[in-house]
Amino acid sequence: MSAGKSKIIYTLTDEAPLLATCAFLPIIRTFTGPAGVEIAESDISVAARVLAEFSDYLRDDQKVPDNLAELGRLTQDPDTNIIKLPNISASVAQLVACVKELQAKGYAIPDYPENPTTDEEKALKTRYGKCLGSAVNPVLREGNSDRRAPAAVKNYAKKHPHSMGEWKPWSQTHVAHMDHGDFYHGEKSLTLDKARDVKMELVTKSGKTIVLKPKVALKDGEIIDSMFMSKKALCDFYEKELEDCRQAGILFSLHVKATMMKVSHPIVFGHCVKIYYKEAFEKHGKLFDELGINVNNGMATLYEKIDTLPESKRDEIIRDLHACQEHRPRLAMVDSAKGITNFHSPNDIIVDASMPAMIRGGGKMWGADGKPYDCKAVMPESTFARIYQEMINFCKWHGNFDPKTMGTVPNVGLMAQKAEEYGSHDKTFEIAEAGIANIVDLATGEVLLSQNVEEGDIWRMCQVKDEPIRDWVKLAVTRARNSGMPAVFWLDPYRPHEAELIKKVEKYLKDHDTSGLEIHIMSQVRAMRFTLERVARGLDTISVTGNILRDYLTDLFPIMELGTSAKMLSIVPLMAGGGMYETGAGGSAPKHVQQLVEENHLRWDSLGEFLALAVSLEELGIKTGNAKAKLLAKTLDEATGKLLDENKSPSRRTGELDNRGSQFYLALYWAQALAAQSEDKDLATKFAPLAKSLAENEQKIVDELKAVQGKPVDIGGYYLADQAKVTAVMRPSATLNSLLQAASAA
Ligand SMILES: NC(=O)C1=CN([C@@H]2O[C@H](COP(=O)(O)OP(=O)(O)OC[C@H]3O[C@@H](n4cnc5c(N)ncnc54)[C@H](OP(=O)(O)O)[C@@H]3O)[C@@H](O)[C@H]2O)C=CC1
Ligand SMILES: O=C(O)CCC(=O)C(=O)O
Ligand SMILES: [Mg+2]
Repeated sequence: MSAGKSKIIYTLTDEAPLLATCAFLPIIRTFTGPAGVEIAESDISVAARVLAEFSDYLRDDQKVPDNLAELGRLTQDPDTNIIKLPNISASVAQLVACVKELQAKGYAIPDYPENPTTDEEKALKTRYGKCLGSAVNPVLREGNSDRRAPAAVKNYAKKHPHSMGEWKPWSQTHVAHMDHGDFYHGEKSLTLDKARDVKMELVTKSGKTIVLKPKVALKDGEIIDSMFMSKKALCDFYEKELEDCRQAGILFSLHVKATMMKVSHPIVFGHCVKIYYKEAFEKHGKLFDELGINVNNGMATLYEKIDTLPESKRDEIIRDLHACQEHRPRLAMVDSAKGITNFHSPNDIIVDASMPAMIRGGGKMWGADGKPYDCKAVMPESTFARIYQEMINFCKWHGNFDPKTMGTVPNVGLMAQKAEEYGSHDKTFEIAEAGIANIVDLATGEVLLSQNVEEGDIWRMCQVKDEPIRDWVKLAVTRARNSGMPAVFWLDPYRPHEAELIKKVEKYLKDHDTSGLEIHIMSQVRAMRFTLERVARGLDTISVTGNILRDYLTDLFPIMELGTSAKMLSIVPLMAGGGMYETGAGGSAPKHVQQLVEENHLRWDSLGEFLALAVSLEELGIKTGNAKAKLLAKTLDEATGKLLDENKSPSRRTGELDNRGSQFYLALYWAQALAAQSEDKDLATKFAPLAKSLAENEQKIVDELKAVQGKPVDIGGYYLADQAKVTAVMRPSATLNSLLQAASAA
């Protein structure tokens, strides 16, 4: 594939967004065709990525191109225009399930070797590792992030406020984080004085030198950090918090981001599970090892593997696990009906979405009895956990936020070129033996940063390049100027990494005209309080943050303001000049697929996709001088505004308008907006018949879309669904299909 001036590359991903896209693409093409805009599909689903990685195992007719690598290259082309939908960042369990499904479909790919022993198995595991966790976004995000709620969306939320749980001052809900021994406390950071190649090595107490990462090429001006989490401090922390939680009688919940932090957070998660079930792990630890159980992947794997044991042994283990629960706090549930706890899988509770959902619900999570309870939300790393406690403090004092009146908090996030922690997984290590962990200049042998580490500690190096920082500061100033809002850099001078960033921010701000702008630099907790004081007064404030807070805040504020982050406009101006338009700020909503398969109702909201498509078309129109594309963008925005006004978003309830119905209304309003405009007679004439026929058949189409609901459907797979079956399910209205086809053919 190549970038083309009049081409939009549309990603095909997984789960709910993929289903929605199957219905939406024929609509898009009906509209973009007459403007000469090509829509090219690029499949970057987990299944496609696995097949591309294991091409050498496949028959020629089964081989697929490595689309992700290709898109990665295209991010460097100024003509590139990509619409990127949310995709699965796979856990080990998801990857294994995907491999099994592909094998069952006749793809002779190898098994995922969970516990590799031979060199061959180790090599396979490394290859599969490329498809694990957040493997897509860091490749495509070659620009910084601009996420905001467009005015129409914000106004809709004010007019139609979603429900909010009530916060009481006496709520026991709180955040627990470490106060020593975590990544924050021992961090060291420096700005490179020149380009250098470095290695990461461990000099053990027994005198061995183990090279963990042979070479990292660093650029001049780059900021690097060395930080570690002490296993001992982490385990002591869990013991203390578990006991505190038991005494308080509230639910225990653990919130990690095992997708993005795919090396460190599964380990952090695993320690918690092992401490909760300490006695059982002490008693059966050897057997668990023999069975290849790794609870870093969740208790689900343990239950699966002990199933192979004789019944008496299995029952003994289960009894011992239950005995541990007797003197531990109750766990927050992911699905109380199915008995799935917070420890089932590290990816079931993903902090960016899970903490806002809890705060929006008045500080409650679900207990095993299906009732809501106060909870202790455990996020071991104190660096960012503190923002949530600050918001909770505010809610306890102020009461819950009011979506009718609250201000908005857009975000400008430092993200480009794998910035900060989110780019560190290839430089993150679990320490095998106590010693000194050094970052060493390869040419001179000079030790740039060093840390004393113990066995089991997690040590990592993070990087952020200078050019992305300059671009981020520029984007922040531009957004502040265009919006008239104050902009706050959430930077903590007590944290070495952020102290280095502050120096650069202060310097690069001078490159811009900031007269009349209100720009602050505040530590996270102060920035949160400052922002919330304004939010409560209906005032808007841009948060300008690093990569992790970009992720956290772009779910947190939208979920309070709009009820979901799916309605966010999410733009990534690529540094090479192209554009990537993400659809919403949330994920791929696995629960929505479950509802579709069981009841043929898809509650997924494609609003983020409508917003992204409009900016993508607008940008293409500006760059290529294509007035028709610009008009498509303008009329699409009008249609989206009308969709909100007319309340035609998908409902959660089966039998009511769902994603497919909402897309129909978008097509109707878009055709009407094009027919009504007078800027381009050609397009008006072209779309008038469609506007008329869709309007005339509105009831018939809505009835056809409703009639199919309420019964299970078969989409022929999960990771690699059957295209024909998905199309049949997602396009069930013969009337709508034929009208779109007639319009495309005209
Ligand atoms: N940009 C990306 O590629 C991202 C990918 N992910 C991946 O997505 C998967 C799921 O992650 P998870 O943490 O559960 O977060 P999700 O954002 O997928 O889901 C959380 C909840 O948010 C609501 N939601 C999100 N998007 C929509 C939408 N468009 N329409 C309606 N409701 C929506 C749903 O609520 P309800 O169930 O109440 O309807 C959903 O269950 C993981 O594999 C994760 O790695 C996560 C974040 C970003
Ligand atoms: O890539 C991922 O796994 C998640 C991305 C994400 O949550 C975000 O960017 O908001
Ligand atoms: Mg996120």
